[in-house]
Amino acid sequence: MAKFNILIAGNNDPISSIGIDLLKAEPSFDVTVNMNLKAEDAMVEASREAHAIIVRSGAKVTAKVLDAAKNLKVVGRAGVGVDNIDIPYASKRGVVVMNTPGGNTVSTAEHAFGLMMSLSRKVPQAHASVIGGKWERKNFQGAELNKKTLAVLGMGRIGTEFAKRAQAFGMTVVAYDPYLSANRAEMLKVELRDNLDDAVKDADFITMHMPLTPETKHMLNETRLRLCKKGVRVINCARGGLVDDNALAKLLEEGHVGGAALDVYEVEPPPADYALLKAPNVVFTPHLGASTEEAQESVGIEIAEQVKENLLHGTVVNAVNMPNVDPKTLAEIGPFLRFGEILGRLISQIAPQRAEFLRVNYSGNLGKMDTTLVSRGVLKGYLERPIGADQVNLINAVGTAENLGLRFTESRVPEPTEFSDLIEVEVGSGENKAVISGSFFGGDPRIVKINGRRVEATPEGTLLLLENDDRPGMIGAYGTILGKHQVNIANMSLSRNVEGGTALTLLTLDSTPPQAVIQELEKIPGVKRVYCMELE
Ligand SMILES: NC(=O)c1ccc[n+]([C@@H]2O[C@H](COP(=O)([O-])OP(=O)(O)OC[C@H]3O[C@@H](n4cnc5c(N)ncnc54)[C@H](O)[C@@H]3O)[C@@H](O)[C@H]2O)c1
Ligand SMILES: O=C(O)[C@H](O)COP(=O)(O)O
Repeated sequence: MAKFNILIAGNNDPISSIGIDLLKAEPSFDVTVNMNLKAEDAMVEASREAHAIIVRSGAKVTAKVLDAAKNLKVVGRAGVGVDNIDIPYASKRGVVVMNTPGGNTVSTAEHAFGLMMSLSRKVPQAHASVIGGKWERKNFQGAELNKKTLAVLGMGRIGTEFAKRAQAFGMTVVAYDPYLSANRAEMLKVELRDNLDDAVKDADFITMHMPLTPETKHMLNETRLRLCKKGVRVINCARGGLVDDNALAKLLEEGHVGGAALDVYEVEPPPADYALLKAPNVVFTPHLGASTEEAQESVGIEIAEQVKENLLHGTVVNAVNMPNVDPKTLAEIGPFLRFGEILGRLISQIAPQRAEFLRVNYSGNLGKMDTTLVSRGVLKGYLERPIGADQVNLINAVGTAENLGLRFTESRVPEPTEFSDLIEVEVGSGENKAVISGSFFGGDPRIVKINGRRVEATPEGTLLLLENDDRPGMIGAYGTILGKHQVNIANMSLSRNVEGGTALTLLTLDSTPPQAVIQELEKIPGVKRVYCMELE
């Protein structure tokens, strides 16, 4: 039985023991837990034998780690943010990266809401004062949330939960999220603003709930903070870097920003001389949004299940770098996926050089299915020869094609052609292209057309495609040469445009003829082209 090594890696940020136990119960898994992996070198050493690595936000899965972990198949993130994992490099290496969206939503929304309440009523400062033996009631006058305006930036899972709680507290909620539909905003009873400046300028409180991307970095910078009402309070429980921490510290000192509550920082942990640590009216927590028993149990179990199913059955759930494939879909598309790869491999051997496009067109039953992965299979099969079979996989195939300038598209129509299922692959540039079509006869794959000509061949062995003048004696000439070299013909399919025109002969061979035999075939008078196509 194949053994899989699973590394639960952390930097003092443990994963739920229920999740770990679930993995340990699987006889084919060898589970190692190491929570002292702050340094990259330590992470590299710990990862060498791993087939799967599971992390929270503390341990970093860098390119160096991904390179060292030669057996790695999957990285699981017990949580939402995947900014501690080098996703582009993982994709390049063919490693699936999965997270567990949703498992910590309520905990994080509650924490962010708690921070807003602590901020508005100065709870931490008042607490410290009482602990210090003081009774300074007049210093800690706060503000009600009732009737205040809240701007929620990022109305995804956590932003939505936050907004619901704010509405229950009598706040008016405006939202900014370029991906939120007007219908959804109406359903959530929030005022949707198209423009970020419009969303923040009248707000008494601003809360951030989106990922850190080049687009969202320093979304709240000095200019935008100055645009806000004097006394505005800012809550960030999403990602450090969404707010420019230095600008925030400056405006807090000036009193333009009335307060800030932060769970996340541009640098974590913030160094002792971090300007914000000395700013007035701030509430800090050390990235605790998801740190509840409930959230940890939920994301710990979810990621353990996802990684287990991936290693054992190839199931892909909540992947951030490839389409999801649940067991039902996998069972459904499995045969098409394998056939797609074969069609890709075949067409790579007859397509024009320096192709500019690869199109996969589905019709009939296949046109009704989610064939995203099948198309990736076609692309993988096509790229394997030029790129190297161990370099290209279902995860990096699209990126690899883009790098080569190969335009990859797919189309689907539910109406059947003369076949109930058809996959058609076209590769070329301009009008110069090759086309191979495949179908299924009683569940078995068949190549049914080549360059628009009807043929019929089972995709097995070696295929020899010959284009010749349609005239007597051609088949005999092929058979004689192949027979002389002990190459057995298993199957033959003939097709011609018109009598005496051009004919296509597709032979299935039991062995691959040497190059010298191909050259001999090419020399037969009337032969225009010979392609020897290997399936493996
Ligand atoms: N502090 C913590 O411990 C903690 C815990 C969980 C999640 N998080 C972080 O909170 C954030 C939100 O998590 P989620 O589960 O709600 O994610 P989500 O994907 O459900 O929501 C993110 C939302 O941000 C929106 N968005 C994307 N780009 C935007 C832009 N330029 N402007 C405005 N909105 C934009 C998206 O449309 C989406 O609706 C993530 O960054 C996650 O890592 C932090
Ligand atoms: O993105 C997340 O899920 C949060 O930042 C929580 O991270 P943690 O699980 O490492 O606390």
